[in-house]
Amino acid sequence: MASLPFGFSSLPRSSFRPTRNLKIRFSADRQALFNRIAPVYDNLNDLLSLGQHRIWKRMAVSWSGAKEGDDVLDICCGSGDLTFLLSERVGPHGKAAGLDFSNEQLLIASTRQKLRSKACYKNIKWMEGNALDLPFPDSSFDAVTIGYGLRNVVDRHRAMAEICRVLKPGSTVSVLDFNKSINPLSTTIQESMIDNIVVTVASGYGLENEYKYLKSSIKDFLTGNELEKLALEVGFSTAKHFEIGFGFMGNLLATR
Ligand SMILES: C/C(=C\Cc1cc(O)c2ccccc2c1O)CCC[C@H](C)CCC[C@H](C)CCCC(C)C
Ligand SMILES: C[S@@+](CC[C@H](N)C(=O)[O-])C[C@H]1O[C@@H](n2cnc3c(N)ncnc32)[C@H](O)[C@@H]1O
Repeated sequence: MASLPFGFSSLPRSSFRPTRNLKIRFSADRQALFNRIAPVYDNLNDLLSLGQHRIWKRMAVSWSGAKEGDDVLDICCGSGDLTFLLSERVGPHGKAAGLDFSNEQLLIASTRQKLRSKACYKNIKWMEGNALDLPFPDSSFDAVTIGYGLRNVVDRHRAMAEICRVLKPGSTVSVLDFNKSINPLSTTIQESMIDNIVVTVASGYGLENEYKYLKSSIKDFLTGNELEKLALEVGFSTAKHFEIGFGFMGNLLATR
C-alpha cells in the first residue's frame, strides 16, 4: 500500500485511472469536484445550513451505536466532521478510520486534527481509498457512518454491499444524506433553496457548477423507501429511513 504524507495510506493509483468504463470516468469527475470545493466546503456548509448540518451529523453518529472502545469507520469522510464525532464516542481505547478518495479533503481533515487538542483524536487514521473497494477484511467494524457520501458514489449498490461486508454481524451503518422527498411541496422548496440561495452563494466563490450538481444528484438519488429496499437487498437484516432537517435531510439506519 503506497504511503502519503500525514500517515495516509492509499490504494494503488490505478484504482482511479480513467478507463473506457463510464462509471470510473464519472468517479474521477466527482473526485475532482470534491478536491476543488475542499477549501470552502466546511464554511459553506455552516453558512448555507445555518450550522444545522452539525446537528444532523451528531444525530447520524449517535444513531450508529458507536461506543467506548469500538473500531469504527467513516466512509466518504471528506474533511472529517463525522470521523471526529466517532473518535469522541469511541475514545482513546477505540479506533476511528476516515476514508475518502479526495486527497484535498483528507488534507483538510488531517490539518483540522492537528489544530485540535482533544486526546481522543489520536485514535483517528485517515485513509485515501474508494468506497466501492474498501481496504478492510470482512466484519471489521462495530459501526460505520457515511455522511453525504452514498448519493455521490457511482455505484450505490456496490457501496452498500461493501459496508455490509465490513460491518460485524449485528452492527449498524448510519447513512446521512439529503432526503429525496416523495412530497412535491418539500421537493419544490428544497430545489428552490438550492437554486436561489445555495448556488447563488457558491457562485460568489466560483463554484456555481459544483453546487448546481447538488440538485441533480438529489433528483437521481433514492427515496427513503428505496434506500431501505437497497439495504435489505445487499444483506442487511433491518433497515429504516428517518426524515430530519425539516424533511430536507434523511438518515438510513441499517443493521447487518
Ligand atoms: C452538509 C450538507 C451538505 C454537504 C454536501 C454534499 C454534497 O453532495 C455536495 C456536492 C457538491 C457541493 C457541495 C456539497 C455539499 O456541501 C448539508 C448542508 C449544506 C448544504 C449545502 C445546504 C443545503 C440547504 C438545504 C437545502 C436547506 C437547509 C435548511 C436549513 C434548515 C437552513
Ligand atoms: C459531500 S462530501 C461529505 C463529506 C463528509 N462526510 C461530510 O459529511 O461533510 C462527499 C465526500 O465523498 C467522497 N467520495 C465520493 N465518492 C467516493 C468514493 N467512491 N470513494 C471514496 N470517497 C468518495 C468525496 O471525495 C467527498 O469528500
